[in-house]
Parts: sequence; structure tokens; C-alpha cells
Amino acid sequence: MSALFPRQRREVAPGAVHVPGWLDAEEQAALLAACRAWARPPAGLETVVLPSGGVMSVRSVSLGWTWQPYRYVRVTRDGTPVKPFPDWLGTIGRRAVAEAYGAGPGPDFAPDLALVNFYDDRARMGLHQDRYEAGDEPVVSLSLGDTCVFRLGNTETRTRPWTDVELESGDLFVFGGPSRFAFHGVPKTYPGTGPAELGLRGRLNVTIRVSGLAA
Ligand SMILES: O=C(O)CCC(=O)C(=O)O
Ligand SMILES: [Fe+2]
Repeated sequence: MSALFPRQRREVAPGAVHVPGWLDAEEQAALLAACRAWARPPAGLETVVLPSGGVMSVRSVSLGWTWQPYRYVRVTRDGTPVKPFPDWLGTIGRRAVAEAYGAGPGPDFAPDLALVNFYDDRARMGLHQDRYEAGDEPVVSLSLGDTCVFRLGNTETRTRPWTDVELESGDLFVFGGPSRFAFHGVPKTYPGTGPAELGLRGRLNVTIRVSGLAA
């Protein structure tokens, strides 16, 4: 669908860059196929239960490391090793950082961790900071399927000020530098808005990260 007003690349906050339509239809289809393969057990799609008893509405699969409240580990909840982080995802991560910040990525931008989140029509993600990585390398986010509202807040509080950005299928969002530890979340998705030809019901988000943890 071509928008009447093409969506523009935008620095939403210092270090937080939104690049609409960064993945073409073919790249989106390939990433979706990979996500479907990763989602299969063992070490497939899982539901994260918080110590409070709260159940996250998003289901997720991890590559390289998995997050269990509140740290990264190598073994999933089903007791099997986390699937490996593939080199090609690291290549996409480096391309993404170059795209977002202009300058080539530092040779040291070596992602080793990805979290794939699946949102059904009712799933949301509360405002949080990505702060379990041991370092401050940028987080690269890729979206597939339904459009969502991505809320980028500030680094100090879980409250306003924040900026709401609509992330569509194929969009790239990178947050690093002064925005690396900004609170962020997904208050809603718009069911049924993904590209029909992709064939995904719901929304997938893939974040590519540097764990900073010893292999
Ligand atoms: O789904 C998104 O766009 C954000 C996901 C996220 O914040 C996370 O996985 O930590
Ligand atoms: Fe996050």
C-alpha cells in the first residue's frame, strides 16, 4: 500500500532513529520464515512468567541468550539450550546501525543476541528499559506484520514525556547513544494492518543486541 504522504526517516530523539520500510517485501518474507523456524520447539516460542506471577502477553523466542527475569541465561524454560544467534542476523544488525547513524558501525558492533516477540491482537508490552545487556551498544529493532504504536519515553521515568511512533511491517528502529536506556513499550497493535502478502496474523518484533556477556 503506498501512503499518500510517504513516511519519512526521523530521529525521534537523540540516538533513536526510525527508518520506515527498511526491509523490502522479500526481506520481510525471509525474516518471517526464519522466525517461524525459530519458534518451533525445542527452545521455541515461550511465555515469560514474572516472579510477581504476572504473565507477559507477548510470547518470545530468543537467539544466543534468553532473558529470564531478570538476567540473560543460555537455557530456555523448557531446559534446552537457546538457539544460536546466526551470523546473517549480525550482518543485518551492522547494516541497520550504519543506516541509522550514517557512519559505518564500529567494528566492535558484534551482536550476539536477538529477542523475537510475537504479539497477538491483544498483546502489549509495558514501558521498560533494556538494561540487562552488559554494555551500551545500540538496540536494533525490526518489525513485521501488524502496525503498532511504539512508545519511546525518557531515560529517567516511566512517565511522560514520551513520543509515540507507528511501526509498520518492514520498519527499522534503532535506539542507542542518549536513547539507549530510554523507557519504551508497545501500548497497542492494530490488528489486520500487516501487508496481506506477508501472511502473518499479528506482529513480530526482532531486536538484535550486543549482550556484552562472556561467551
Ligand atoms: O516490540 C517492540 O517493538 C519492542 C520490544 C521490546 O521493547 C523488547 O523486546 O525489549
Ligand atoms: Fe525493550
